[in-house]
Amino acid sequence: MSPTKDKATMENSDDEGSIRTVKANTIDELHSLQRKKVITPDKSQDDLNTVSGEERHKQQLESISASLASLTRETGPKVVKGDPSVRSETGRVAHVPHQRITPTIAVSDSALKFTHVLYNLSPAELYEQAIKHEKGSFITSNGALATLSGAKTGRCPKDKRVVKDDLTENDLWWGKGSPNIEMDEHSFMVNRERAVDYLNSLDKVFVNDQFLNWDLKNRIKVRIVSARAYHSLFMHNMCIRPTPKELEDFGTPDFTIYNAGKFPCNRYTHYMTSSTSVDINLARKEMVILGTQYAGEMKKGLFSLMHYLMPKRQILSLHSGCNMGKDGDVALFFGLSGTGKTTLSTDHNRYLIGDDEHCWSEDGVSNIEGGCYAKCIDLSREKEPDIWNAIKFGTVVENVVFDDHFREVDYTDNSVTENTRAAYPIEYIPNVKLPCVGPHPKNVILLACDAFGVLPPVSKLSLSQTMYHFISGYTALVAGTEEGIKEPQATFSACFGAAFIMLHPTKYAAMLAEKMQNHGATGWLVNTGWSGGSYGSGSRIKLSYTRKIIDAIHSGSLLNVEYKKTEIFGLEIPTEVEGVPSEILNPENTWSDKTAHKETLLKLAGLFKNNFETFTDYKIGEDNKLTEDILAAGPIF
Ligand SMILES: Nc1ncnc2c1ncn2[C@@H]1O[C@H](COP(=O)(O)OP(=O)(O)O)[C@@H](O)[C@H]1O
Ligand SMILES: C=C(OP(=O)(O)O)C(=O)O
Ligand SMILES: [Ca+2]
Ligand SMILES: [Mn+2]
Repeated sequence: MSPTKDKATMENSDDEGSIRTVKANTIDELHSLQRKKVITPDKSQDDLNTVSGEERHKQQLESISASLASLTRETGPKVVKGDPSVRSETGRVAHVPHQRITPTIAVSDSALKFTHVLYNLSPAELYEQAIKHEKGSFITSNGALATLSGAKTGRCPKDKRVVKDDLTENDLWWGKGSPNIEMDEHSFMVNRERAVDYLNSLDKVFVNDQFLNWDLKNRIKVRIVSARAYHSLFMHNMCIRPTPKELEDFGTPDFTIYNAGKFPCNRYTHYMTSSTSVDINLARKEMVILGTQYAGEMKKGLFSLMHYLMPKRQILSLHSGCNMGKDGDVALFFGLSGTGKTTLSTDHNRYLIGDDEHCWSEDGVSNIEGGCYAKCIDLSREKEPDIWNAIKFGTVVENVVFDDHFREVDYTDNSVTENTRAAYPIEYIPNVKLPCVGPHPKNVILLACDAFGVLPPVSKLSLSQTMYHFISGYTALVAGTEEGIKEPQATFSACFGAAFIMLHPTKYAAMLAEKMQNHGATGWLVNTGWSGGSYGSGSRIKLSYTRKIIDAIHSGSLLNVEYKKTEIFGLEIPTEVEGVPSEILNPENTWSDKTAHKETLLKLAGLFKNNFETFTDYKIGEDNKLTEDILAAGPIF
């Protein structure tokens, strides 16, 4: 052997004529060579800390054990970290019974078993778990993990319950129009126990410890306990991922989700009207999910929590997308599902702060989440390249259809559902703004997908008009591609997110008005829906036109053009927008039947008026001036 040959060349050469053999005597030894141990992040610092690494590990397991404890049985399963099918040297930690409830049953079978905890697994590990153990999990040709969410392919707002107690009785919005359907503490505990017992009966559960909110001063620690790798990977992508160091120091979570997925609730339990229940208990800082595997329930459940916690700190929670220009100009995109928050906030010329959930504090805006949740139906590489490219290894694609051999996804196929989705970490979008925070917004864009085809593609709003449309929260969509649907369905959802707000809509509206006023933000109404007639005769406004309109808002050029006021809605519409045919800016021009246009316009105005009647008795702002202005900012006919 030549002495000049370095080690690397030696390793790769077999010019000695010898066949190289592995440095292992057994198969097990060989396998242990393949997988390197992960070094804990701050071993070197252990000496400086009072709590040793081992002690912290023990505390972590005790904390997880406490989360999984049955509250009615003295002894529940013991917790052990790791996959049950893999031999592990990790220490077993005895189950820690909860202190508050006096035990009645001393020993149960569940006390004799171990619950294996798969704690903050990596995407690769979760892929393996899903593919090995969960039916309907496949790797698609782009590297994403395809999953099925089961019988439920969307949220179940009618099955959402909130515990009404001394704390929430006066604080929350209850009754007509409110998303908060009450349940009592006892029924919550019945469901909690049902979920915990189900989870503990499994060989293994997934536990994610993660954060919400990029604003460090208002960060919330969440723990998600679930039965499926799909759920764990979904939340890994959607919440903020802790660094290894942050995970070591995680401590006790501020809020815990128990997701029992397919395991139903018991219909004999008071307040249950179906086999699905999504229950929030603010006092206990817990949420229980029974009878649905749709992962979006977790994401939006946490959003509801933030809609309670943040306003208490004078921070406004927003169902909006958010992005920022090169000069630091921030825009918010409000809108109901399918109106374009994700699509339009993902803009190749701007920095993405987030696609769906934000906070607006004294310091500016911050994203609540660590990922995006994009609709996939009819997704195209040409129209939405950034979202298309984000669908790769690590991304969860829900309920999509792919071919049996190459596993190529067909985004046009709605065989499972119209609501196909992709959940990916936000850094999969190339021009993400990290950390996901920004200065105070300059533009507040209200998106409506008006399938009646009478709202202008863009209008500039006064502050009171912005409030009127924010409180109304209008959109009209067509029900999927079903046959026989001729009439668009109008939806009004206060604050563009009535399903998630916890306090009365006027609380959020008053905060938005104050913030927009203080920071001089301009309001805009953008119709991403129909033009040239209602659904059936007209067509959806081209995405490329909407993007041009949004560009003109961002650049400020729309502030310097001529405006005309429309009749009935009193909306200020620009006479020209660069790159958009001027004739479409006034919807009336695009309808061949002018009488039909007028009738449809009046019809929509009537729907707005009816909807707003609920809010006429509420005061918004310090004096009644804003309230009166807002009432006058609606349609007049
Ligand atoms: N003019 C348009 N503006 C915005 N979105 C459009 C337009 N035309 C069609 N779309 C489609 O509508 C859907 C908007 O959905 P998405 O952005 O996910 O909404 P949200 O995030 O508000 O729920 C996307 O599938 C997008 O491709
Ligand atoms: C996930 C959701 O958000 P959106 O459709 O607004 O993107 C939802 O409403 O369930
Ligand atoms: Ca979205
Ligand atoms: Mn949304």
